[in-house]
Amino acid sequence: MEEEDDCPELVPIDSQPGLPARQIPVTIITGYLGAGKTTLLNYILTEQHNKRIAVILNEFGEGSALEKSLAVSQAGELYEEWLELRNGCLCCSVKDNGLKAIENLMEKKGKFDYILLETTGLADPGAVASMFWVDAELGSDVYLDGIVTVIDAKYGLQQLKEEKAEGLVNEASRQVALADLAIINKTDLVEEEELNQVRNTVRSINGLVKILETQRSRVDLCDVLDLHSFDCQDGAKLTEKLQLVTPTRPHLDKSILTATFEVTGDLCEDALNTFIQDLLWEKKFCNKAGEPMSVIRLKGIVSFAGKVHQVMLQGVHELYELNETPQLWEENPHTNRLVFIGKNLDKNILQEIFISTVVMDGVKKAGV
Ligand SMILES: Nc1nc2c(ncn2[C@@H]2O[C@H](COP(=O)(O)OP(=O)(O)OP(=O)(O)O)[C@@H](O)[C@H]2O)c(=O)[nH]1
Ligand SMILES: [Zn+2]
Repeated sequence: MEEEDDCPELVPIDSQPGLPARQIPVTIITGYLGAGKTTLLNYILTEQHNKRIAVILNEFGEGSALEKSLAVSQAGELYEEWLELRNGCLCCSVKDNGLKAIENLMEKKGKFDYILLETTGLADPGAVASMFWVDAELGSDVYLDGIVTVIDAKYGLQQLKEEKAEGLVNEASRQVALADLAIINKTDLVEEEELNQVRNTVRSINGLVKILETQRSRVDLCDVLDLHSFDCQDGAKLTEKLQLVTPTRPHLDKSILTATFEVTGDLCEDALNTFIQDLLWEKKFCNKAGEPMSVIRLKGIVSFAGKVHQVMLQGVHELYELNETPQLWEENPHTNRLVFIGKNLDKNILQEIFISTVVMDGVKKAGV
């Protein structure tokens, strides 16, 4: 560990010989303009914790300047690292350079225990999330722990219901769709009735998200940090959570909703890959009105023929991953549980295609 004058109480994190260097969790904090993201960051930084937290303020996705800075504050000091954005494709350049910048910083300033990344109000957290998620596999120093969105109790409803041209999803809804935790902040400014409406709307978009209500973004740190929302530790929790999900009804015709289904039987791995790729990449599946289904977030626990462990499915936008978990199948027959959050989703159509193309012959029986 490097010497740092201003951080005397650091917990050494690389000092255990023989153990691989620990990966550093990244929590992405999203939320509409003025919802309380910075208030949340400041609150986390001042709460008691033994972590050395680096805060990154993300300017990605704004304007077309060729260079963007990445501001990192740590122990009260602000560092800046420049990102070079090579061509027009912002998310590709962000993917390469954002991580590189973080790695450079850690080389210069010593390792962090935790990274909080505040995105700007209008940013699509999907691009930022994928940069940490994909690279985690490539032996990166950091991994995506969770996506938190802060919602303004007073203006949130209006922001979630805003209609965009050409049926585009508004930013606030997109942020809720991707979130693992939704913090409805500024509850001091609304009556119970208004708060109910915000809560119900958030729930109608994302049937899985954990919802907290706060003033001044005051949260229990263990509700925000170390969520492990994208790795196998989530697998066991997911099975429980999925059983509690109530299918949601859209608050607007075109809005995002959560569709879930359970199907028993073992799956063919290749067929599942094709199903997911047709859904995420080819946008081959349409609802009854002929509009293509569009998935923003995807999760599931599935059973592959011949595998004794549960396999976890995770997807963000066009990226997805299938990972075998340590969890053995206990129930028999095995129940595959899937959750889709997105637009134009028709649960029945999805389930029918899934059963007819992915479930192995002989056990094609739909569950609940
Ligand atoms: N009444 C009330 N005001 C709050 C609460 N939390 C934060 N605020 C205020 O709301 C304003 C915006 O808070 P920020 O934390 O800066 O919000 P932000 O999401 O970081 O804003 P941007 O970075 O501009 O998108 C500030 O003036 C805060 O003091 C709350 O619970 N109640
Ligand atoms: Zn802010």
